[in-house]
Order: sequence, then structure tokens, then C-alpha cells
Amino acid sequence: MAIDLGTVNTVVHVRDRGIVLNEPSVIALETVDGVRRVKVVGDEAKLMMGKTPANIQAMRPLRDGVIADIEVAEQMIKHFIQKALGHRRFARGRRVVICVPSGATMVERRAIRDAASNAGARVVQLIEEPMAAAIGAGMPVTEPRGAMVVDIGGGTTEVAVLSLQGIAYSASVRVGGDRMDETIASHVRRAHNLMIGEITAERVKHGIGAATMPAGEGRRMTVKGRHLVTGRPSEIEITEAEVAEALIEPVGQIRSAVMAALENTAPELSADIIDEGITLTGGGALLSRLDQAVAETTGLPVKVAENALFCVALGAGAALENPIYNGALYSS
Ligand SMILES: Nc1ncnc2c1ncn2[C@@H]1O[C@H](COP(=O)(O)OP(=O)(O)OP(=O)(O)O)[C@@H](O)[C@H]1O
Repeated sequence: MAIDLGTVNTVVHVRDRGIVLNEPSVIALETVDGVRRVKVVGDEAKLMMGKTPANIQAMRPLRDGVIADIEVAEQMIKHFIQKALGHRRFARGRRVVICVPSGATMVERRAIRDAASNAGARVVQLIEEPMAAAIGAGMPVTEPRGAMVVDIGGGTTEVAVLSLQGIAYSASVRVGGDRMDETIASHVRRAHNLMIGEITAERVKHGIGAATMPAGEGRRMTVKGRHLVTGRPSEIEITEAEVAEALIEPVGQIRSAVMAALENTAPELSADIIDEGITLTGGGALLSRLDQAVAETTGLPVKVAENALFCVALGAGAALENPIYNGALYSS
């Protein structure tokens, strides 16, 4: 079993079965008679966000690429493993590879490993996110050839140059889909006096978000929320151009991170990147015209990986199954 424990989504890949689980990294906890217990995880928990009564708390235990609440994260991992297994149990000697956010500390990594062990895994190994993303995107990570991957997740963007199964350069910036959602929400608040929740902001990004300005106003979308002045439920219409303008700042930070990586890459590897170009993975890579924006900044060919949302889980699964990638896995 391979698990991409993302700050926004958790994806589980199982040998011979493929992707068996793809759900939001959200957990809902219920307090009954002073005792807190897990109510639901994943899709059902996300539906509750922002709408819970006082005794239920729906939360994301991973934020900004780090684990905000270890105990709760552990509970969530255990529930996801059980959900992925269904009625089956872990086969004897079952191995699990978990891809952790690169900002995770040693203590957090140990907690994640313990959660998988407690759920029944016998051997738990970890893999770095950009390495898994590159393997999942089908990049030549085992060859003596430089390849650049940019994984744009919810909490972080990881930029890495890989060669010979090692990471020649990597950097992580705390900008990703979440930051994009926040800038959209604050734009709507400032420009339209409308308060919107994070789920609505994400919907706007998926619907009409873009990394570069459209010709004219572009697409339009109706957005509902609470009016700041009247306090009443209210709706407004916003345009793709407005959203693209709001996204200039987070997209600019991604562009800068890529430029910094190129500036810090050894010349021989740079030469390879000219030929290979840059591959974008992660859900953030699906933002409309982000590939164009990165290509404009770098002057290099840029492509969005097929299955961008699943590259990390597919790569972690391949690393587990194919001995040529064994060097990418580690135990502590
Ligand atoms: N079509 C789309 N357009 C723009 N953004 C998208 C699209 N589809 C998904 N996303 C965004 O991708 C992000 C989630 O990506 P992903 O699942 O790769 O992150 P993660 O692995 O959970 O996060 P991290 O890598 O930071 O731990 C979310 O912010 C989501 O809104």
C-alpha cells in the first residue's frame, strides 16, 4: 500500500488494485460526555466543514505542508488505512510506503509511521514527495540526467531537480492551492464586501481560476456568501480577470521558486533541463494556464503531468513494487 498523505487530499494506492481511495484530509471529531472520538473522515467530514454544531469539530490536521495536530493526524491515517482495506485485513508482511510533506519533523515522521504500524502494517517506509511525484509522472529519475519537477499541492509547492535517484536540489515554499483560495476569498471580501468560506473560494478557483489574464473579462461565476455590511446572505458575480489578478501574488511566488531552483542547479543538470523541460504535478498544476505562466518566466518547455493529482501516490506505489526505485525509500 502506498499513501500520499497530503495537506488537502489523501490518496491510497494498492498493488493490483490501483488508486483505491482519494479523499480530503479532513476529520470530524465528536465530543460525547467529555470524550472526543472520530465521527467521520474524508468526503463526509469535508461536507461538515464550517457547518458543525458545538460538539462536533471538522478539521484538517495537516496545514501548510506540516502536521498541525499529530494525534488527530494519526487517527485520520488509521481510519484511511482501514477504509482503503475495506473488509480485508493487512496481509502478513504487508509493506506500506507513506509520502510525507517535506516540512514534517522527525517527531511527525515517527508519528506517521507509528499510525501505519498500529493499523497493522509490518514494514513502514517513507519517500520524499518530489521523488514520488517524479516517478509517478514517468520522469527518468534513475538515469544520470537532470529532471525538474514542480509539485504544487494544497499547502506547499516543492521544486526539485532529480538525477540518479537522488535529489540534487529541492526547495519547498509554503504556497499552494490553499493560499490561492485565501487570496480569492480576500479579494471577494475587499472588492465585493462579501464573506465567503474556504470551500466556496476553492470552487471559484476550480471554476474560473487562472494563472494569467484572459483576453477580456473571461469566464464569469456567481458566488454566494454573507454581505459584510447588511449581514444578509447575498450573491455576486465575479470574472476570470478579477480572479487571475488576485492570483498574481501566489502564482508569482511559484514562478520565483522555480527560477531560484534553476539558478541553483549545477550547469550539467541545467543543460539536461533545457532538453527535458519542467514537469508540473499536484492538484495546483491543474490551475488553468499555470504551465504557460511558468514557461513564460523560465523560457523552458513546461508540461502538466498526466494524472497530476495522483502522481505522488502512483510514484510511491511504483517505488514499493519496482526494485529499481528501492534507493528512493527510507525507514527513518
Ligand atoms: N482544476 C483545478 N484547478 C486549480 N486547482 C486545483 C484543481 N484541482 C485541484 N486543485 C487544487 O489542488 C490542491 C490539492 O492538490 P494535491 O492533492 O496535490 O495537494 P496535497 O497533496 O493534499 O497537498 P500537499 O502536497 O501540500 O501536502 C487543492 O488546493 C485543490 O484546490
